[in-house]
Amino acid sequence: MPANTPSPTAEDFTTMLGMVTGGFVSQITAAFAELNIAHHLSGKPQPAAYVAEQEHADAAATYRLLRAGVTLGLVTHTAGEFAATPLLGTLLPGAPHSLGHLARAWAAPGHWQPWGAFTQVVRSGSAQVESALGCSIFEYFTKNVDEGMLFSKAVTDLSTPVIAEAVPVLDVRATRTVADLGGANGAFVLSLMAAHPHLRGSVVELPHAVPDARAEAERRGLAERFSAVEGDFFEEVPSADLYLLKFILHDWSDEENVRLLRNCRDSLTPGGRLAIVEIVLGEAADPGIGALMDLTMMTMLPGRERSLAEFDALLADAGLRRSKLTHLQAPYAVIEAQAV
Ligand SMILES: C[S@@+](CC[C@H](N)C(=O)[O-])C[C@H]1O[C@@H](n2cnc3c(N)ncnc32)[C@H](O)[C@@H]1O
Repeated sequence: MPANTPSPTAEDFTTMLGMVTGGFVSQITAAFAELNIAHHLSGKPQPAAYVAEQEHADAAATYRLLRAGVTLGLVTHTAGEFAATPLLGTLLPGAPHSLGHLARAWAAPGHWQPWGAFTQVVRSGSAQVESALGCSIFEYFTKNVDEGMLFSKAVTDLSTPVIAEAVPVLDVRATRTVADLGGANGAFVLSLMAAHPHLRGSVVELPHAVPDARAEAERRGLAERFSAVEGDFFEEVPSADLYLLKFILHDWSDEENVRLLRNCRDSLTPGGRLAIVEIVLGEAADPGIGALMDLTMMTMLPGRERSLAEFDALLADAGLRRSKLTHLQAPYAVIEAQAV
C-alpha cells in the first residue's frame, strides 16, 4: 500500500463486500418485483409458502429469497412470517415513484448482458451492446417485445414525477404550439396541454411510437388539440413556439445533439424556446447519482449525462443560449434555451 494511502479498515472491507454483491442485489430486487412480493405482503405478514403458492414458485427457494430480503431491509421475519417494510413499498407497481418496473428492466438480459462487458466498455471507450446482444438496444427491444414494453413502463415510472414537477415550471402564457421531440407516448406535452387549455401540442416520433401517442391523447381527451407526427428529428422538426426535449440529449453524442439542436433553432417561431429536461451532473468532486446513470448511457448507447457547462457548450454550438435553469428533484433540471 503506498505510504500516502490510508489502509482499509475492517469496516471498509465490509462496505466493499456489500458493493461486490451489488449484482446479486440487483437480481434479488428484480425477483422481488417479478414475484409481486410487495403485493403479496401488503395486507399482512405471510409465510414464504404463501408467496410461493401465489407465484407458482419453489417454496424452499422463495424462503431463501425472503430471508435474503431481511438482510437487505426489504422484509422482516417474525414467528415464521415475513412482513413488508416501507422500503419494499418502492417496488409496488402503480405507487408514486415506483421502481418495480425499473428493478426488473435493468436486471433483464437487454441491459444485464451489455453490463457484463463493462470493463471492455471502459477499455474501448464504446458501448458493447452489439457484441453482447448482436444489435442495438432499440432493435433488441423490437425483437423482444415484452422486455421492450417492460423498459417503456420503467421509463414512464421514472418520468411521471419529473413531468409533474416540470409542467408548473414552464411559463406558457405567450406560447401557442408545443412540439415534444422524441416524446414517446406524449406524456409530457399532454400533461402541459391539460394544464393549459390554450395550447396545441404534437409529438414527433419514430413510426413505432406514433400509434401509442395518438391513443394516449384519446385516453386523456386531448386528441382535438394534438397531433402525432412521424419524423426523424435529425432530419427536420416542425415549426413550434416551444420544443420539449425530455431525456433525449443524453441518448446522443455531442455531434448528433448539435445537429438536432440546430434543427430546433432553424424551426423555432420568433421568440420561441426549448425546454430540455435532463439529469444535470454535479462537478467531479460531487457528481451525484447522475454519474452512475451516465455509465448506463456509456454501456448501452452513444450518449452521456452532462454537466451544466457541457449543456451550455452544446447550446452555443447550435446557436442557442441558456435563458433559464430550474432544478427539479435531484438529479433532474429544466434548461430553457433561446436562439442567440
Ligand atoms: C429516452 S426516450 C425519451 C422518451 C420521452 N421523451 C421521455 O422522456 O420519456 C427517447 C425517445 O426518442 C425517440 N427517438 C429516437 N430517435 C429519434 C429520431 N431520430 N426522431 C424522433 N424520435 C426519435 C425514441 O423513439 C424514444 O421514444
